[in-house]
Amino acid sequence: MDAPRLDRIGTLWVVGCGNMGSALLTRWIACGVDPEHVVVIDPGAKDVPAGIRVVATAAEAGRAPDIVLLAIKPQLLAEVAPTLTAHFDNPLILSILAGARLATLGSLSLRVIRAMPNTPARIGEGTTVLCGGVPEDRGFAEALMATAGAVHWIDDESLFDAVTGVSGSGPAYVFRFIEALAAAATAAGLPAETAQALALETVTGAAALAALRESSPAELRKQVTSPNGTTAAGLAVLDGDGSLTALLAETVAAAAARSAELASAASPAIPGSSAGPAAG
Ligand SMILES: NC(=O)C1=CN([C@@H]2O[C@H](COP(=O)(O)OP(=O)(O)OC[C@H]3O[C@@H](n4cnc5c(N)ncnc54)[C@H](O)[C@@H]3O)[C@@H](O)[C@H]2O)C=CC1
Ligand SMILES: O=C(O)[C@@H]1CCC=N1
Repeated sequence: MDAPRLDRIGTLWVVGCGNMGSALLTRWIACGVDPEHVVVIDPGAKDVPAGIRVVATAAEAGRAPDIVLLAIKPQLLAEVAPTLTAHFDNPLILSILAGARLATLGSLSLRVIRAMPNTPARIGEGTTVLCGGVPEDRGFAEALMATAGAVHWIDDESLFDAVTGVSGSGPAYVFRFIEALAAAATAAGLPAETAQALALETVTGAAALAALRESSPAELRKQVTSPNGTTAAGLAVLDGDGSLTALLAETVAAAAARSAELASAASPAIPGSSAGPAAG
């Protein structure tokens, strides 16, 4: 089967064009989606690619959408959903809302795919997990998200909270690590500019090396770590009492728990939604 063509997307509504919505839209335009086929619905849109019509409400959008990217905050879903459905004729909904479940989103359309992307999508270096949808829609959703980087499907939606805590939120953990490494470098006496450059270049260089997948991260770590050398001394602190592993496990668990809470907050409010409160 031929790969779905993004220039044949039909009418695309982007509902919420903030950090993540605009990252995806920027990528889609760069990869062949015609700006004339897109309407952004966002009363506060700031970062919209050139040539795209922006309106504040669905009532002003015109032609019914074939595809809808849902990229508002999950807490707004109950308020915004009824303003959208009045104009829908069973479009494909691609929802990136943390927590909002397929059962909840099913009241918007019979065709819903849940996605969890991350912000490196803007440069095509993201990773997205997809779930749900009917077979006829999956190829197109995958083609769209593949413009933003790697794509993975999961069958078990209950894993979405964990996915959100790992790859959805994950870029922030890495940025925080860069900040903390730069602060440590400054504390060790380096000028601020040098500290920031070394921290950033160390993370990007190490990630690029790992991304080649020629050696495992563990093997690459061993290649840096001379017996009884400097790295071993540093790692003994990071790994003392399993502290890094425990810290990250706690970090991901907290983010996943918040995703489950957001599911509970979003689910009862859409008329017709059958989703119950989040488990766990
Ligand atoms: N930021 C991230 O890294 C990721 C975010 N997400 C999800 O993406 C969604 C959006 O997150 P962000 O882009 O970070 O938030 P954001 O706050 O940057 O963007 C939300 C946008 O919604 C707009 N908006 C507010 N009221 C609206 C309305 N009534 N109708 C239409 N648009 C309205 C705002 O003006 C804003 O531009 C959330 O559901 C989040 O869970 C998912 C993966 C990663
Ligand atoms: O912080 C959040 O809730 C969103 C979901 C994943 C990344 N950002």
